[in-house]
Amino acid sequence: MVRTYWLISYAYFLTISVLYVASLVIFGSVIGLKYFRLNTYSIQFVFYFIYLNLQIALSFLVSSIFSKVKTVTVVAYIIVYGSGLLGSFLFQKMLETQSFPEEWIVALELYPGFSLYRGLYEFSQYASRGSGMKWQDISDSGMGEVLCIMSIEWFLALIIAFYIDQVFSSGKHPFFFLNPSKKSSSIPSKPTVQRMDSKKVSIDMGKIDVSQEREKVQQLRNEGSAGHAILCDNLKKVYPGRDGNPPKMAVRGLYLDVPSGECFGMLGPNGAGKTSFISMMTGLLKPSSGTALVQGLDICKDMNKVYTSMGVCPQHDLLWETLTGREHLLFYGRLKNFKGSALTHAVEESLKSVSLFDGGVGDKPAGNYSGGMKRRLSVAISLIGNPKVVYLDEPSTGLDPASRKNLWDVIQRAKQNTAIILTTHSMEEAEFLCDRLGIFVDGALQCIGNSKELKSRYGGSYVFTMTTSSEHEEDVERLVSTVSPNAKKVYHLAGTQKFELPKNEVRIAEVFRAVEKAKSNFTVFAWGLADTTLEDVFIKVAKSAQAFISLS
Ligand SMILES: Nc1ncnc2c1ncn2[C@@H]1O[C@H](COP(=O)(O)OP(=O)(O)OP(=O)(O)O)[C@@H](O)[C@H]1O
Repeated sequence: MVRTYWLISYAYFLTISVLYVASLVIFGSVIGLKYFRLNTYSIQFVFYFIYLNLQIALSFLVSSIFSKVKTVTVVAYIIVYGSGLLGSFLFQKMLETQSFPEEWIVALELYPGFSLYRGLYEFSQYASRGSGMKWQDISDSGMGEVLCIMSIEWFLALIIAFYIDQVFSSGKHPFFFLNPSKKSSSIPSKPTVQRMDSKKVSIDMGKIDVSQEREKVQQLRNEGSAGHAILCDNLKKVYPGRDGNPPKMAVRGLYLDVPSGECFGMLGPNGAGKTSFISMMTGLLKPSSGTALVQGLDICKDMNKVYTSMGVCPQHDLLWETLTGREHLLFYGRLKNFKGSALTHAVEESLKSVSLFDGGVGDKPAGNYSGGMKRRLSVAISLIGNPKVVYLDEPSTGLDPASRKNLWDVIQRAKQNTAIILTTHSMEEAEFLCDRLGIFVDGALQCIGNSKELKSRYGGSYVFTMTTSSEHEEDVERLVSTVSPNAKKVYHLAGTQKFELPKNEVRIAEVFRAVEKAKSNFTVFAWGLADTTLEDVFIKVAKSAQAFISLS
């Protein structure tokens, strides 16, 4: 899939560039410029064609260094204009100085900007002499060495770009070409990983559900779990320390089994490591150690095969501003091997499912979409082609309530034959969509189970809230202590008090009776009794994990 993307991009840029240069040559010839008319057209074609290929290959090579289009645009303009200025004020002088050593000229031509300048310079020299450059002039003119240098550089740039893509994007070993059998073995844990493991073990001891998940994964691994949708086996990610900071352990040995048909919700505070986990699963980051199997395929060895059955909705929309929603879906549909009427049908269904069909919205450029529309398109892209595993990183961020509900229905329908891992900060979304949930803090799962299990395990209390005038606050405290002697006050602001009442000592009927009695003694503005919410569980688990981590 990645290879297809690069091939399409390469062909696109080459076609555009060739058309541009061809128009320039045709236009120049039509208006009678000797520069274009006198030099043999086939030499011009070969020269421009090789240079354009070199330029595209170099762009692919340096694209991994830049992450922002604006930065690369500015840098590219500076390089192009800088090379032009240096060429005319410096390089041309050297070419015209007879005593300047030829080897130095060749060395300077290794820089593609100067080899382009040399070729153009030679064309202009031959044109001004009135003869124009012919094939027999190639070796005398310096054009021969320019063509040689550019061809070799084009070839090298392609190989290096391919190597970088294989090592950094596809997670292969840096020396994968030397020993194919070991090309993708996972990297052994670094000392820092080992050191931090002891801490993890101590945290894990109290988490029976997390330990059970680990045992399940280990058992499935021993049995040879080819059929399981997602199986994470001791997956770790450590970011190297920078600027004097110690290494950051973003994911500390995750064990997780997500079968097909399940939506697993990964909850966690900011910086817990959810995105790092998804980035490893989607091949954007290489695990520091451990691995995961997707449909039995190892993400460290077979990521290219994993891509064919995977859908991703990243946290930040990755869309082309100039392509329409339909074109995006056609593109990704083709990558998933959809063709002809099946592709058209899948795209239409997809647009309808995320409400981008009516009114021709799907045929407008994505650059004109609102944030919510872009988000819906990203989710549609992740689901097109019925992938076997889907990762949704905060899919409903920025959506209005109606669109969010619509999106939830789409995700629920997609769940039938798919394993979904979803990260979210919305407890409502997690409860609605997820069959199982895990709360992730500081790179480790703190608990795992369905929302009912988590509530009964971590939320053994009711929440009682009452609002009165300030002078009756003590009366409220007395009322609460009569119905629940071990009640704990958790919140107090301007007459509004909130208490946690242990479930094992509270009878709901008694609470109602006590409140009715209290109402006859003082004015109660508002009151309420609620079961623990998932949000309470989340806050409790996250707080206690963070307290434990800071203590240890
Ligand atoms: N490239 C990086 N280099 C160093 N540290 C990083 C890098 N990327 C992330 N981190 C750190 O790793 C930790 C986990 O980050 P991550 O983005 O995975 O968290 P998250 O749970 O997705 O957060 P959020 O909910 O805010 O998206 C954070 O402490 C973050 O600062």
